[in-house]
Amino acid sequence: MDKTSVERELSELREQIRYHGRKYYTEDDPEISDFDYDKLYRRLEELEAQYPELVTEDSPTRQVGGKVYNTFAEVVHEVPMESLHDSFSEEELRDFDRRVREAVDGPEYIVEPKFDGLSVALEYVDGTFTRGSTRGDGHTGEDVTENIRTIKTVPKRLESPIPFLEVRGEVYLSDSGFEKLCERQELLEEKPFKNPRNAAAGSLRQKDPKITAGRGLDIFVFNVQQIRGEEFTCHDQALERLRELGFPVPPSYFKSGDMEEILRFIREIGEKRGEYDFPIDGAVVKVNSFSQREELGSTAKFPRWAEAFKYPPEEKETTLLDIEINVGRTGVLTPTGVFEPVTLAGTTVSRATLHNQDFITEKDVRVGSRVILRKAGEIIPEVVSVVENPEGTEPFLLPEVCPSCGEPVSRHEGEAATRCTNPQCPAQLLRHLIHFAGRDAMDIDGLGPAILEQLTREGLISSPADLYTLTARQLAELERMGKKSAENLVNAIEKSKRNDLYRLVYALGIPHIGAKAAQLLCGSFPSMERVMAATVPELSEINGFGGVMAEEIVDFFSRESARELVDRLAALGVNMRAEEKEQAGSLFEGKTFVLTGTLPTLSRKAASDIIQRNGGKVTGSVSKKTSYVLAGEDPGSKLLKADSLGVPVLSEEELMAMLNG
Ligand SMILES: NC(=O)c1ccc[n+]([C@@H]2O[C@H](COP(=O)([O-])OP(=O)(O)OC[C@H]3O[C@@H](n4cnc5c(N)ncnc54)[C@H](O)[C@@H]3O)[C@@H](O)[C@H]2O)c1
Ligand SMILES: [Zn+2]
Repeated sequence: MDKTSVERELSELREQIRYHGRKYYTEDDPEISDFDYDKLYRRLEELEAQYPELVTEDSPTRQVGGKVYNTFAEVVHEVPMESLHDSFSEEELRDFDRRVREAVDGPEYIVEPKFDGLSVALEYVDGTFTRGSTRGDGHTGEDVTENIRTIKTVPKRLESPIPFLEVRGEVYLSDSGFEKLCERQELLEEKPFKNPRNAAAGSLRQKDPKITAGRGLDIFVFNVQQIRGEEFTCHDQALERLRELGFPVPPSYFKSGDMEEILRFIREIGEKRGEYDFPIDGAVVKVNSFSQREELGSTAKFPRWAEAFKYPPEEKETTLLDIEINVGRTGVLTPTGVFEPVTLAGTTVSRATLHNQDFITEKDVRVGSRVILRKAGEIIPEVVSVVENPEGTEPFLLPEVCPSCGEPVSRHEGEAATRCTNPQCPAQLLRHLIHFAGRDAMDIDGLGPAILEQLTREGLISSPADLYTLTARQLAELERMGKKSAENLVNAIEKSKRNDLYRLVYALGIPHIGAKAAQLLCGSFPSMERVMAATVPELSEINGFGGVMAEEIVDFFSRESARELVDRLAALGVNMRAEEKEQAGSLFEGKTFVLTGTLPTLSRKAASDIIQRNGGKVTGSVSKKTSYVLAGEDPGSKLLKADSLGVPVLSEEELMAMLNG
């Protein structure tokens, strides 16, 4: 390679790595897997080793982590929070051992699991927790004291009032905690975290510690950064003291002076990692003796006395036995492959998502396919490729009806997902209910996810309409619900019947129709009847409406189930009209009216208001530009003028007929 192409590759690599680093460290929202990130990083390291003269000070290989947000106060780390150098093979660990042996005599190592979470420092003064911070760029982190305080396993007072102690640890979310969080995020239609690490980092770095408190975070503490009043000579001694003081230390670690034995421990941790309830992305080998650590020192980014080992992703061939279709709470049909079980990255794998029809078609996944499955540490198992499609297998297509409710499913252009949009689909009931009762929708005070979950579990409701049949006595029987709050809830439900129409339209959960769109819709079509009767061309005329939105509305109301739901809601007394003041529409947009005479029921003011609310203008004199003359009894000369100019004349009745379509 010539020098300029090396320089080009270097700068491209650095840019890519910086971009993904920002997504990962600062935004907690990575786009690529750690495995792919590590490949880029490795390539950069290799090139820089080959061309040391091209290494720049700001290269990602010389910097730790990411920049900190200014959401939190800054904490300057007195002892830098370094990163770890990664090894990807046993050979590299043997190299590490050789380097260590060149510098110190007879090193002893400790090996621990490498927890996959967010690195933090905790400070204690006289045995009391005073401050917690993130790693940030290693020198400056974020002050997350209050958030860390919410983690139950972080000791707030130590067993002994040590004058000063700073420890380092990893805040993580257990696999089971991660699953719970994912479920809740799906229900609340929040953007889901991609893996437990990002979930832990995103949860810890919340502005509001109350949110952090609800996420079930946990911690492992694995290092003493600074201590005054006590002294240790080696790492395992420090770990044991930390345990005595009340810190959760790594549940298992091994000690040996023999790298081959250390490698055996690492393999063992790798084989067992599927059994742990905490996420790990490798193992860490550390020199035990603190004086030897000091002799070895650090590079710009890593200590020379420690090395991380990353388990490689594992791949195996297996057979796809079946494809199951699940309807998620958002109505999306997800195909899941069921495989002949194989052991991958320490866990038995028998299922993996097949994502959507495009994925299946592109790879030509069929029931009976021989496929390659892969699993890396933080990655959920995935189908890498199809090796062979034996004779007799057939291309797979997602069903045309929803497996939960039997209604036809739909798929929109440009969208990967196939969905069921039936508002009464049982699979989606809970999510529909949460959406229906939500603040921007029917805004039913006190009817949150927890109560709705109980109501569906007890079988008390099977449709949003059933909410309006609930009695205070039924509600009072729910867990944690007193008589008084049951009454309040019934009143809140009752009150929601009088909501403006747009709330109900939004509450129905029509795809692509948010609260704002529902408002626009009901401004132009101020009754449920008119909304339901509107055609695609009519709907497309609404300002701010795209063709997709118009189609979704027509598609939605063409369903028997949707019409039935609306009928039931109407029969139960739920308001089906837009409030007068909200009626502002576009029916008379660009039209000019002139009023004359006395109208049978409306005052002139009321008639002008109606015209204006529907986008029309009212002027005083008739001209060629006048669109209509609205005439009552005893009209004046304006009527004659209208006649002579050929301007159409309307009665109040005709005007109202126009308004009501
Ligand atoms: N997917 C992406 O886009 C993306 C982007 C950037 C980084 N990453 C991933 O982040 C990692 C690199 O990040 P890094 O430089 O922050 O280092 P790192 O996270 O790999 O290693 C250092 C960290 O390990 C933690 N750790 C866990 N258990 C430990 C133990 N027992 N002893 C000591 N330390 C322990 C420490 O807190 C320390 O901060 C790589 O795994 C990389 O794949 C991924
Ligand atoms: Zn369905």
